[in-house]
Amino acid sequence: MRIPRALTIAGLDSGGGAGITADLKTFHALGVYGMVALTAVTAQNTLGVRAVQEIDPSIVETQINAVAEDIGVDAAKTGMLSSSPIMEAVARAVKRWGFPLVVDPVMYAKSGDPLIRPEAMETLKRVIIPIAKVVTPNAPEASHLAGFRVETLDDARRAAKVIAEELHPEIVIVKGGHLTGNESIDIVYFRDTGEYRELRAPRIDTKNTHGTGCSFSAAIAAGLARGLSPWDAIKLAKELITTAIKYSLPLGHGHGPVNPMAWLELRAYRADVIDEMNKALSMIEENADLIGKYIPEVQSNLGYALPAFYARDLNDVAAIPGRIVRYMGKAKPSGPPTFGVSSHVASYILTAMKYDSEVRSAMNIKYDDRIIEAAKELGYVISSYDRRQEPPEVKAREGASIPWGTEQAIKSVGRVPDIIYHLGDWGKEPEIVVLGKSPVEVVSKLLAVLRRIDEKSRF
Ligand SMILES: Cc1ncc(COP(=O)(O)OP(=O)(O)O)c(N)n1
Ligand SMILES: Cc1nc(C(=O)O)sc1CCOP(=O)(O)O
Repeated sequence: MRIPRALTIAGLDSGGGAGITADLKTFHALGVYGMVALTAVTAQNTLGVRAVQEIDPSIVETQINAVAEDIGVDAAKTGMLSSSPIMEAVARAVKRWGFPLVVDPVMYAKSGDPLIRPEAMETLKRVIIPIAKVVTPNAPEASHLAGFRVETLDDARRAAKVIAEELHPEIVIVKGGHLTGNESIDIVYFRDTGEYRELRAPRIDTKNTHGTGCSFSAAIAAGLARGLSPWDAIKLAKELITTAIKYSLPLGHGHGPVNPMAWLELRAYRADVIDEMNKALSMIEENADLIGKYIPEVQSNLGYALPAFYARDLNDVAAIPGRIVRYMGKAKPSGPPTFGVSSHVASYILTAMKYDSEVRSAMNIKYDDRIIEAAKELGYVISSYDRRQEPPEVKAREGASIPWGTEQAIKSVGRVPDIIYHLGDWGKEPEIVVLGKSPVEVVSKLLAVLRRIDEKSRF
């Protein structure tokens, strides 16, 4: 088995959002073993850079040689290279080992503080960019490298070609993050063929973009280390960075960090949610006769949301496609748990999570007075709302009824209850919704109530 290995040759951001920490998170999120040649220590946070201590160029070079000689480097990236001697040391080591290099031509931190000495600008152009397989300037960096202001997509196209032809990297990506428009469009230019390609993603409205350039270039290096073609590595990096920005972290008082670990965490949490749903479905199947009696006309669903930070909309709630139906008197899930297939139950969950982020699961069942009575006897917190009281403006808004009703029920008991019910309205069947922290907890609560009803009916 080959373990892909990538090296970041970059600075430390004490705030953890950019530099080597962003790079290592990105490498590991993409399944690549990460190594470091540190070029500078910055005393930095989300507001700015307070101090910089450069690392001795010979130590930078020795770090690269040490890891390349022993562990091996499949691809590398550079970030903050602040002086000409550091750049020359890096170029010597890169040429010695011959691994593919992604260059993020870091010039300023997001805060506007400079991260490169003015005298080193020329060395960046003359010594570092020519040995790059891929160079990833943002619009201000592209302006410096191309020698004219980059403000539009047309400017970005022209700049990419000029940088490729004059400074000789194989591929130039002029990133669209600093441009305007409701899409973030990156221009990719291939020097050998003269071909242009574009990468598009919806622009995400957030100020928490510290470390974007670092994570993007690290992701390209990780893709190359994994053996992807440059174009596939670039596409992967665009997907990763879009996710990292979407789930960026509101930390500090300035530009909070992007979140490359979201790439990994989302996958892990999705798998956890499906596992927990399957455990609860087994409980339903083991008690299919009992639960079957309480499946309503509209049928039931059981939902479970991702943890609160990741639960943004209905697509972040897993439920049963085709619902849990009554078949020959028994409760039967129609399919495997899947994200984005519930609107009704998922809407209860997402609303409840606004009040208590731990309550991530719910199941709807048929209304029955005996359920409410047994739940009271078991000490459950029960609340209700009256669908007939729903304001016309709420009724008129698609998808607003359940959030409205759930909020009414929560507010009337001052917390998210175990059970919410309503007695119906014109064309709306009465229903009971059981809520809990996990689907196993929800089904356990439901079974406790149904067993109590059963016991009582025998005496
Ligand atoms: C140590 C260090 N390296 C690089 C940067 C640049 O990161 P950032 O400010 O997020 O800018 P973008 O590269 O994302 O445009 C830094 N601040 N610190
Ligand atoms: C109880 C209930 N009411 C519905 C309505 O449309 O009013 S659908 C429904 C069953 C569950 O739906 P889902 O699969 O969207 O969670």
